[in-house]
Amino acid sequence: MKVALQAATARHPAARPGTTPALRGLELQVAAGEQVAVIGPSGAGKTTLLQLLACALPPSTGVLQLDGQSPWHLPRAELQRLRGRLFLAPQVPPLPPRQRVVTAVLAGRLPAMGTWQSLRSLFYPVDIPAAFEALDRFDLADKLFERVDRLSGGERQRVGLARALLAPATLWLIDEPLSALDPTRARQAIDTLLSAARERGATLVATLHQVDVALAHFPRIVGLRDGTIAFDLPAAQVGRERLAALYAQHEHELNGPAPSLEDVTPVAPPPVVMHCR
Ligand SMILES: Nc1ncnc2c1ncn2[C@@H]1O[C@H](COP(=O)(O)OP(=O)(O)OP(=O)(O)O)[C@@H](O)[C@H]1O
Repeated sequence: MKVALQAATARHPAARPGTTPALRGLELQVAAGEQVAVIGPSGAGKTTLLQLLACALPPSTGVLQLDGQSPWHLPRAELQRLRGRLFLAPQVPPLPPRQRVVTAVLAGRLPAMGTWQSLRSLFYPVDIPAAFEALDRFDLADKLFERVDRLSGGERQRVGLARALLAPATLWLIDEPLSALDPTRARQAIDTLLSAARERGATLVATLHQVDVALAHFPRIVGLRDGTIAFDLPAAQVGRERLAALYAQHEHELNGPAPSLEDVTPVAPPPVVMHCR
């Protein structure tokens, strides 16, 4: 899917009146099948940009076009159909805790199903081999029948990503896919996402806090700061100076990834010592 933003501004409905919009005057063109990483300090507007592209938030001014259509001018039924071709993976995937992993992964297919078929699939997983294959690519095949609430944070995040492989989408919008993964899993997950998107010809826009991963894996990097595009360049042209300017006053975000949540064994609280007198 082709993406275009022209002079797009976006403001969250709950934003305080008088505050600066989360995104301002954005100009962005992404060709069908392209792979783009969006980087920038916390609060830059990365998640808002994905929400805008996912038609979850309308532009307050300016234009969004997906495959040449303005989604917000389409009749409701057509907008719904278009949304079925978009896959938005939030940073924390909304997985029902008591659901089996197989069902959670197959839910990626729901936009392609009718109401009856979707309801049925919640009780009788219809394509277990496809779920197995998607999970296997994220090294999670052994969790196929596990309950979601028995997974670690990193495993849940990878289940959320495995959904993309089953989604009938041509635009993948992935928000900080690596935030809960250790460095090895992070590289594996990003490789899987990039190659799966390429196999399907899907356009991929991912936000990333790990600048080194973005530069090493994505051909094109968009730097976002204070709701505007600071640069939009091939990865090879993003040098230290640009990164330093992008992350000025946020150097800690540039210099090291957040601590990993992957496979962290919860530390038992210290025993409560009661002193009786
Ligand atoms: N639901 C909301 N209601 C009001 N304002 C919001 C909402 N979500 C985000 N914002 C504001 O929009 C701006 C951009 O936020 P956004 O979440 O897009 O940034 P981000 O670059 O994804 O940050 P992070 O890296 O910390 O996730 C921030 O100023 C934020 O406070």
